[in-house]
Amino acid sequence: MTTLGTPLSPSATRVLLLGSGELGKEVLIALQRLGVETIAVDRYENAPGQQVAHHARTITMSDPAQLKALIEAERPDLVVPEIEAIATPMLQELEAAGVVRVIPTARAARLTMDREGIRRLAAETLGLPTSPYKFCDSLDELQAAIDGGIGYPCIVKPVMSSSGKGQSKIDGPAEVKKAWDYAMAGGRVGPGRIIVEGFIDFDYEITQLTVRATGADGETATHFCDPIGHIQVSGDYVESWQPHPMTPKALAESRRIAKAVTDDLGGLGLFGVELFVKGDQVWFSEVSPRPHDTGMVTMITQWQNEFELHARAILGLPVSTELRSPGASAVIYGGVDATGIVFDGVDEALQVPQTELRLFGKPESFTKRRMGVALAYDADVQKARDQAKLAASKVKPRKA
Ligand SMILES: Nc1ncnc2c1ncn2[C@@H]1O[C@H](COP(=O)(O)OP(=O)(O)OP(=O)(O)O)[C@@H](O)[C@H]1O
Ligand SMILES: NCC(=O)N[C@@H]1O[C@H](COP(=O)([O-])[O-])[C@@H](O)[C@H]1O
Ligand SMILES: [Mg+2]
Repeated sequence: MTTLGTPLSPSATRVLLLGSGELGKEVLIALQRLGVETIAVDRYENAPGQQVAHHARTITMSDPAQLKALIEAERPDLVVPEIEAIATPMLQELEAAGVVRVIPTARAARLTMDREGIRRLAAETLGLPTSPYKFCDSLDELQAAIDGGIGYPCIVKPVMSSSGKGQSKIDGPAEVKKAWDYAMAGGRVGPGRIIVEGFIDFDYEITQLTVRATGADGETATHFCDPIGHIQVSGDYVESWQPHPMTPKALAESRRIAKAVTDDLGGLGLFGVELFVKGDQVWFSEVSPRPHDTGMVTMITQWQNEFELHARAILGLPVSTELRSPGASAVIYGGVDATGIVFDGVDEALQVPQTELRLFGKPESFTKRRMGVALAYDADVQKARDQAKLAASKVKPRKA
């Protein structure tokens, strides 16, 4: 049985989010709607989620001492990681000591914190199909890995990075050093280690949102959302839509892979399983044990969006992954480097029929920082994609 309390009272159910960007903001809103008391943590002040939570805390989340001090001071019922770059060994320690419950589990947060833990689990332990790969600590090792079998083209990524930061494609020997240097400059935290992956020439890629939630019988059951198609530019998502049509075989294989990975990671919550598809063949790419950026489309396509699904699942509540309407999302980048920017054309964007907008409220804009997203629904997914892109293009961020 799930019992929820009253926020800001001794009976409160308290949830602490580690990371409070655009994805965390929506999880926090979903939790607020259930009367959960929320604590939004991020590395900088006035992060999007901090603007809607009961409490805001700013710390270096990759610093184990700061993380421990915060969790011991707050004593939340649940700790919900929202980004990768967290001192996850400390989360494991605190979970093992019974201080806190980590979503979905501290082990899952640790394994997915860098590309090595999750890739080795998927490919070597679970035997799932992935691109060929090697981990390297120097330019020489990278060259040797490519010459030793990875070949060209290939993709280099810092082991600890997300949203495509530090990622580049190598088409031939002349580009190896540039890719290494770019990865060294782009890693979020941590050592100079990279993964080099053979390039998969896929037909399309999807995110299979997968929810582990408690059923009426008290058992954990797995639920699948309709597949989300997306387009990535320089490793960062720019457009997504749902549902993406798939052959029955490719869909079944996607769900087999998603179930195998999420069963192993365990716990409760929503996962974004990233897959490459060519014909009926499916490769596992990576998984977020939390809502996924491409899944923002569910804010307009599902009765319960991915953030509500996560909030419900972690609280032990029932979920439904039912589609409400096909739809699409298109990203709005900052386009400028400035603080406190303004957005022109919001009215024109919303004049595009069947659209909605989310502006995240990030205090500082960078040219390639995601500042908002346009959403559109239509029975015809292609029409929804066009409308979402049109609405996004009408929003013009600029210096104030
Ligand atoms: N081996 C590969 N072959 C072909 N394309 C790839 C490969 N690896 C990555 N990509 C492309 O780059 C995109 C980003 O890669 P990946 O998901 O590993 O990066 P990321 O930084 O973790 O991104 P995010 O945090 O947004 O999920 C993929 O969605 C895909 O489009
Ligand atoms: N692909 C992962 C992803 O989209 N994560 C989302 O981006 C935020 C960081 O944004 P920022 O880099 O603009 O601060 C994170 O907090 C999360 O919401
Ligand atoms: Mg990814």
